[in-house]
Amino acid sequence: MNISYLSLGSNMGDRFDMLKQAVKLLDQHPQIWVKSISSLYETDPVGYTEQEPFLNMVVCLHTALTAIDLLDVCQGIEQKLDRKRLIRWGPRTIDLDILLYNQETIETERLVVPHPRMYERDFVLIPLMEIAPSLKEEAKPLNQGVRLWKTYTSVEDFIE
Ligand SMILES: Nc1ncnc2c1ncn2[C@@H]1O[C@H](COP(=O)(O)OP(=O)(O)OP(=O)(O)O)[C@@H](O)[C@H]1O
Ligand SMILES: Nc1nc2c(c(=O)[nH]1)N=C(CO)CN2
Repeated sequence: MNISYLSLGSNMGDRFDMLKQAVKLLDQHPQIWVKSISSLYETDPVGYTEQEPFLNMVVCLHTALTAIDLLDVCQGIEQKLDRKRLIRWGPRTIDLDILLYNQETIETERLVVPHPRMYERDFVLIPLMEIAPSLKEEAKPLNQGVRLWKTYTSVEDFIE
């Protein structure tokens, strides 16, 4: 089985519901099992700063899918939840990024793993360290404004 970590973020519409729907859709996929979720964090926008704060989280999943097939599933969920690409790094109902896929390095036109900007983003590193403590050595948080928003005891508790 393959192990992957995804970053999820939302700053448009009902942010909480967007994250919940996205995790539900992942878990309902016949070849994806969401194993653990981080807390939810409210985070200051990084990159393009003239926008509302995000809610961010990280999930760990097991999957029988290849990394590129997992990307297709993530992009399908973005479409289903009405994601529009208007401004680079701009507001979005939902964003799903593949951070890690096993310990593989992938560099194709459509997919780069580990995610090339993950180590520059506290909205990724802080939730990731919560559920993958072994990555602590590599992660150096940068004080970008990440506030704990809500913690769940289990995946089921979150998506009920
Ligand atoms: N690890 C990855 N996870 C998700 N998308 C990726 C990854 N590597 C490359 N991509 C490609 O990046 C493209 C743009 O993705 P997206 O619009 O979500 O970027 P973004 O979230 O605005 O910015 P960033 O890539 O900095 O997070 C996608 O079409 C996808 O093919
Ligand atoms: N706080 C925060 N800032 C961002 C985010 C995000 O999810 N959270 N996503 C971006 C593009 O992936 C750009 N900037």
